[in-house]
Amino acid sequence: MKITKVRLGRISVPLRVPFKTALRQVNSVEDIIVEIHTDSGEVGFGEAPPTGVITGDTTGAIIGAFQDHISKTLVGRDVDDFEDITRAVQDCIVKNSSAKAAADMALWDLYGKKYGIPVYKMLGGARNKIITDITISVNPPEEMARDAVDAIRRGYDTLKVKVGIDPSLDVARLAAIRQAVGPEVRIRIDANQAWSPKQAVRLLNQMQDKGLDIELVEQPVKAHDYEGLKYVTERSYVPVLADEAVFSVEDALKIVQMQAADLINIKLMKCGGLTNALKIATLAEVCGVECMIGCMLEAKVSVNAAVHLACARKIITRVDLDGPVLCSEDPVEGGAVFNEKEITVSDVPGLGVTGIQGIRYLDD
Ligand SMILES: C[C@H](N)C(=O)N[C@@H](CCC(=O)O)C(=O)O
Ligand SMILES: [Mg+2]
Repeated sequence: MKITKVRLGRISVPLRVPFKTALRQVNSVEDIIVEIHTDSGEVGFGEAPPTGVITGDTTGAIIGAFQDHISKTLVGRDVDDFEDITRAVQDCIVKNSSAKAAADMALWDLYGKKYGIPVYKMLGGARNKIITDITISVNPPEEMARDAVDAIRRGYDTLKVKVGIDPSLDVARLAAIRQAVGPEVRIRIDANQAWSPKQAVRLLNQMQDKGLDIELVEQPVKAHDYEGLKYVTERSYVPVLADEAVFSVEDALKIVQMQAADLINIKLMKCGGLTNALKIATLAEVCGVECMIGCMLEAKVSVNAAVHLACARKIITRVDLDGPVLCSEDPVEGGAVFNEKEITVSDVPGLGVTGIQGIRYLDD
């Protein structure tokens, strides 16, 4: 199965409501779609979101990474040289983790198709269903409480609550949500780097003292501040999950060695795809560190690839794959079935995506 062509396109998918974090506000998913074509007629699908505030990847940079580096590296290669070509994708350009993730997942898709195996079975095959949380955007406390109640009505039992815009409101935000949804709902929070280490400890321990029962806090401090993250982990009653602090396998190793966080959030867009995500999951498993699998604001092509990893490995104990359910429509045919919180992986060979509606191809 030889690679003949790499085709790029764009999709736009409106969100149900604006997505707001301490880092950005967006109203739609605006992603790059990647198709890797082969001489057997099989096509591998990938997707890359331009999450500049987290990965540094912009739409233009993703397109440029393919046009100037990744596509040239792939065309003419045989999918059976799988280890070499997945390595070549990582080595042909530094950084650009979202473009690499899109290429890497499309290669896994083709490899699974070639051998007739769904990717989650190739990676471990632990289960075929997972349960995702849903994100509550950061807003005034009353609005967040209303959004939380709506999410519970939709059937979600775990909320990922964004905080960090005007941190003086953060305890009130969580108090309003807890009061509105009751004691049974699991609440995790994500500060997206907004707090200082001391502020984080103070706010988290206030939440603890008020009995708000927070499951975990995601990335309380700046991504680069490993000492600060460790400071919070050592002093907060709420477990700490490293998100923006962990892009690579090396980052994960450092976090584990420093005991800077209790948990690690794996995202394909930070680490460059399934190949490296699997390495992080294995490292975490060896060290006994549970993982979350997360996503950026992405449509179902790339989130579907993350579903395969989540279904493959039990060390992934928490799932934040709500990109598709935050969207008001789903242009993706095939792949995982999202029934609100319950996600069922596809048993079709490869990743299971069969087509995407509304692609605006760059070469048309
Ligand atoms: C969408 C997901 N629930 C999420 O919150 N992901 C990121 C932020 C992604 C983005 O800004 O696109 C996270 O920080 O966990
Ligand atoms: Mg996060």
